[in-house]
Amino acid sequence: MLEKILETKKMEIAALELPEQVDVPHHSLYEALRSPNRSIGLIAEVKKASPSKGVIKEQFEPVAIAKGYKEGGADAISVLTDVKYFQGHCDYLTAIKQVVSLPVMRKDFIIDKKQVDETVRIGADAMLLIVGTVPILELKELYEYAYSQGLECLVEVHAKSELEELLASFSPKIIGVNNRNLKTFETSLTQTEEMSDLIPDGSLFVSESGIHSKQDLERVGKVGAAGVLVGESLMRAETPVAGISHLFGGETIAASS
Ligand SMILES: O=C(O)c1ccccc1NCC(=O)[C@H](O)[C@H](O)COP(=O)(O)O
Repeated sequence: MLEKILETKKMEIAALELPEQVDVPHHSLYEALRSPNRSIGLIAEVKKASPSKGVIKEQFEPVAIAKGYKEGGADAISVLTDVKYFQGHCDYLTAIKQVVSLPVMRKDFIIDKKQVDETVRIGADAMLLIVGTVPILELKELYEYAYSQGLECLVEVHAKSELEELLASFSPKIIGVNNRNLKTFETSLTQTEEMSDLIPDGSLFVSESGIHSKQDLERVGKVGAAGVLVGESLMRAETPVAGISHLFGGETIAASS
């Protein structure tokens, strides 16, 4: 699946025309995860569809969903911008940035500097980089280029070998362990548990995918995750607020936030 997605990306990049720069206030993903509203940071994802589940939300209103995430106490928002496989769009991210005062991450398959420029122009605060999509030294260059442009990165791994390869090259400020196997699409929190010991003390650790309950949050929190990235279970909830409340088992927001 990843190969297929990357082939599509290469074609899109060849045809990419950069949009006008939007003027929006910025918020740090790193800082939001360092002082989360609850016991663990929540990056709540705006996700209409996925290759593994097809359409998740028929009545999809990205701005209303993001406003609901803010109301429910999410620390940050992730927006899928891939059109073909996730039915996302860059315009959704810009529209959300214009009205919701939370850090917003672009979740896409970013393999080229031109996409980093696009990510800056659409107003994102952060973007995803995935180990294995480009050679590790190119990933490092994209990471450094992104930070030089004021964009933070969540650097994602799917396997212990990828994490080792990453850390042999550089230590990102935010590392995500994705619990989804991209061949079978199955998710297992064992991924997070097995890789947690390798995450450097200086990096924030985010557990991604397949998180549905308070028990799941506790499981990944126990091995040091500072945050979680949750899409499907929130998108399938009656409302974003209800989804977050269910996820945290009624845990309230800290008084200081
Ligand atoms: O979600 C998929 O089916 C998928 C397939 C192939 C590559 C990536 C995919 N998902 C991207 C993500 O990492 C998730 O959207 C994100 O971590 C949230 O996961 P979930 O809470 O399980 O929706």
